[in-house]
Amino acid sequence: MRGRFITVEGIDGAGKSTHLQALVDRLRQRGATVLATREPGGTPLAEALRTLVLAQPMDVLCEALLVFAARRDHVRQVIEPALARGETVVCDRFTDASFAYQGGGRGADPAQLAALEAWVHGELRPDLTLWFDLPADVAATRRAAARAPDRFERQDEAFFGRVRAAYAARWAAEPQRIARIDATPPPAAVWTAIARVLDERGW
Ligand SMILES: Nc1ncnc2c1ncn2[C@@H]1O[C@H](COP(=O)(O)OP(=O)(O)OP(=O)(O)O)[C@@H](O)[C@H]1O
Ligand SMILES: Cc1cn([C@H]2C[C@H](O)[C@@H](COP(=O)(O)O)O2)c(=O)[nH]c1=O
Repeated sequence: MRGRFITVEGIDGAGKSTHLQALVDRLRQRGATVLATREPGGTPLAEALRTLVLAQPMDVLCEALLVFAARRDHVRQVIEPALARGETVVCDRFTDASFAYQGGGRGADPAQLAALEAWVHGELRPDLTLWFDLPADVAATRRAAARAPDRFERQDEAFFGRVRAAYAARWAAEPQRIARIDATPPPAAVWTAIARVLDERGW
């Protein structure tokens, strides 16, 4: 049987990394073989592209082409084979991030992004996306306390406000696939919300 594809999304600093291991552990405890991976990245080529995208200045079309090139390699080499083996793939970001960051944040044409999506991964879509929703100002405060910023994390609050709005629009369009997790309360409460979403699905 084909495996499940779960993605996690949100603006930088929303708390994805904080909860990823617990998510993987819970799925394993329930019997799943879990492959945890990330985007951009997940293969040697895609990780090399990630380094470029996170560090080098470039225009938005170039950015979109590079994240989708990385995705192509990742889907073919890692994600599709794992799903075909019946494994659960947990991916830190996927194509929703391209619509949110390149589309919402930087103004890329959503029709062009949709064309790249169809070209690069056809019908493949996550079975579940956990969207960690946090206001841009709260995320900025958390990031400032946590680490040195990369090229995206140096963007201003207005940028992250647009990225968040683009995620919200995707959630409104696909509420069955995308579960909104309120990321403002303390981590224990955020985890309770995640566990509830998994419980609802019997995962
Ligand atoms: N619910 C929470 N309440 C307060 N602080 C939190 C919460 N969740 C995470 N943090 C803290 O916020 C910071 C950013 O969290 P984290 O690295 O998990 O975000 P992220 O969404 O993975 O970011 P990125 O996408 O940029 O990697 C960390 O210092 C983390 O400890
Ligand atoms: C998949 C994807 C990612 N991005 C951006 C979003 C983040 O700022 C970085 C990845 O950093 P993280 O700490 O690993 O979350 O890349 C993007 O702009 N477009 C994408 O498709």
